[in-house]
Amino acid sequence: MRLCIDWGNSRIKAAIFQDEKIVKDYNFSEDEALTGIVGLMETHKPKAVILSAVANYPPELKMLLQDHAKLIILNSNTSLPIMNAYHSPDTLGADRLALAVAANHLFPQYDNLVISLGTAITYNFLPKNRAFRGGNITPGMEMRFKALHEFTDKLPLVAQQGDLVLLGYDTETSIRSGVMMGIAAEIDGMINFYKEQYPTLNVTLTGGNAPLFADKIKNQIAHDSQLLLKGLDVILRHNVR
Ligand SMILES: Nc1ncnc2c1ncn2[C@@H]1O[C@H](COP(=O)(O)OP(=O)(O)O)[C@@H](O)[C@H]1O
Ligand SMILES: CC(C)(COP(=O)(O)O)[C@@H](O)C(=O)NCCC(=O)O
Repeated sequence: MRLCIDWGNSRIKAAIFQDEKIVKDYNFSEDEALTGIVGLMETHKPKAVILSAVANYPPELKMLLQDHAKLIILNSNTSLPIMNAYHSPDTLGADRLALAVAANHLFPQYDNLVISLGTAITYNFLPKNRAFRGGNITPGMEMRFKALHEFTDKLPLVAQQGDLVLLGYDTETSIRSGVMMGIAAEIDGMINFYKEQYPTLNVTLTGGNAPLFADKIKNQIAHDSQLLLKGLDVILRHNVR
């Protein structure tokens, strides 16, 4: 049994892997995560654990994990099955590397673009020569709704749920459409920019908000909600043989 943990800025995701397959997955809020991980360590007793964190985690987490298993904390020094050509490897989000590893593992014959729709939206490009190049970082869906509310005097905080039409007919539907249709158009536009240079690009959509957008994208894409956790397991197996 192996445990992979993705400590994101909004949610903490974890999965137990056995024989290269996810046997159980978890999705915690920050408040639930430590207790949740204690519980799953006791239940599954993984021999090896990998942690990718782009947000601060409780210091006791590291102790808890390394006391019971071989622990890899993913960073720029971790041995990977891909190369890293990012100019600032020390400031690169570990989650972005794990996504690139997963895409290359699943689709090694392609230039891969992974689009992650989480707290932020990231575009992560790995050509088939396996040297991670970087991509783009832009505000995520909730951040866009919150920004319109917080940086204006009059705009309300609009929820994603509700009537979604291209032509907003009041303040609420105009904001929802601007944010949601805007993200969908942005994703297609970015894919098209990349495809001008890499015509056989393989695109995978992931992240907590991907289900909201997968059917709104005109380009052909794969949707894999577990891509990051799969990438972490590939890295863990690469390091613990
Ligand atoms: N079980 C869930 N509980 C709460 N939010 C969820 C859940 N599943 C998906 N989401 C959505 O996913 C978003 C977080 O996406 P995620 O990729 O986990 O972000 P991050 O990696 O930045 O923490 C939340 O903002 C929320 O809209
Ligand atoms: C861009 C991110 C905030 C995305 O995090 P997420 O939305 O998945 O929580 C994270 O990958 C990060 O902190 N990156 C550091 C900057 C960089 O990758 O260059």
